[in-house]
Amino acid sequence: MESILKVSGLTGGYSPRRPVLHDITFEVKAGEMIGLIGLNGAGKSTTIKHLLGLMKPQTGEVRIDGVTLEEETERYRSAFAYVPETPVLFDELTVEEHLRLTGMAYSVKDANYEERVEELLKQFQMVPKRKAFASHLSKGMKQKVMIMNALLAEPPLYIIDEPFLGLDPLGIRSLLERLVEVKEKGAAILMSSHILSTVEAYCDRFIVMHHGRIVAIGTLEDVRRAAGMEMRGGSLEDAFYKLVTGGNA
Ligand SMILES: Nc1ncnc2c1ncn2[C@@H]1O[C@H](COP(=O)(O)OP(=O)(O)OP(=O)(O)O)[C@@H](O)[C@H]1O
Repeated sequence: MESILKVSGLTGGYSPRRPVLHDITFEVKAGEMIGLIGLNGAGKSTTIKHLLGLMKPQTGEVRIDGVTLEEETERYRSAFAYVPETPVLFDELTVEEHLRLTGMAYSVKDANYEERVEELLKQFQMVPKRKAFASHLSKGMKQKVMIMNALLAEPPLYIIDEPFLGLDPLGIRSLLERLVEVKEKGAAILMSSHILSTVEAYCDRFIVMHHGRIVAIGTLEDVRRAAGMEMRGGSLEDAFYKLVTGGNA
């Protein structure tokens, strides 16, 4: 499968003298959902900021759709949609207007635009709120607008940061169902979350970060092996716990 996101030897951080990320290397292929997990401060958001182009690598590089941000800015940016942990919306625009804006930004074809908007509004229980201003939405509803925007764009890569916090159980289920759908159609998904049972159930592979380094990467079996527990089975959470505490916390 084709690699949509490729991070190679990425070292970076907020000050040149004290990098937060150390030699991060991983890829996300088309049709693959990868879970990015780690304790508070492990470096997940800093990694994501590098992917978004908000931070520049000190060494190493990030390629999306085969190009770096410097090589082809437009292509790089339009190849992904980002769903942040905290929704960022325009207070004075309605739900529908946000979707229309995304439709224009990502050149969603007019013929299927209306149909897809209707479907998304239904899937995320937002039909009654279609004309509501963003400032009048609940936190979870704002999160749903961000998610609908990303899904409407249908990019090759989804970068999703801790999406479950504000969502109700129906919203979580709708999101996971849609992610499985887009993945099956060939999208690549990188999702950071602390909800390890959901990450385990839905992701194909996992990246475990600790103190700015990748300490395990691969399937559940690979992560278990890295934690030294391959013979005994165990959940992602068991392996994670061993990896980040040595089993001693
Ligand atoms: N704006 C900043 N300036 C300086 N240091 C920062 C900044 N943001 C984060 N850091 C530091 O970078 C390290 C990694 O933080 P990061 O936000 O990437 O962690 P995280 O894995 O996303 O954690 P969480 O699960 O809490 O969101 C931490 O040591 C943190 O203190």
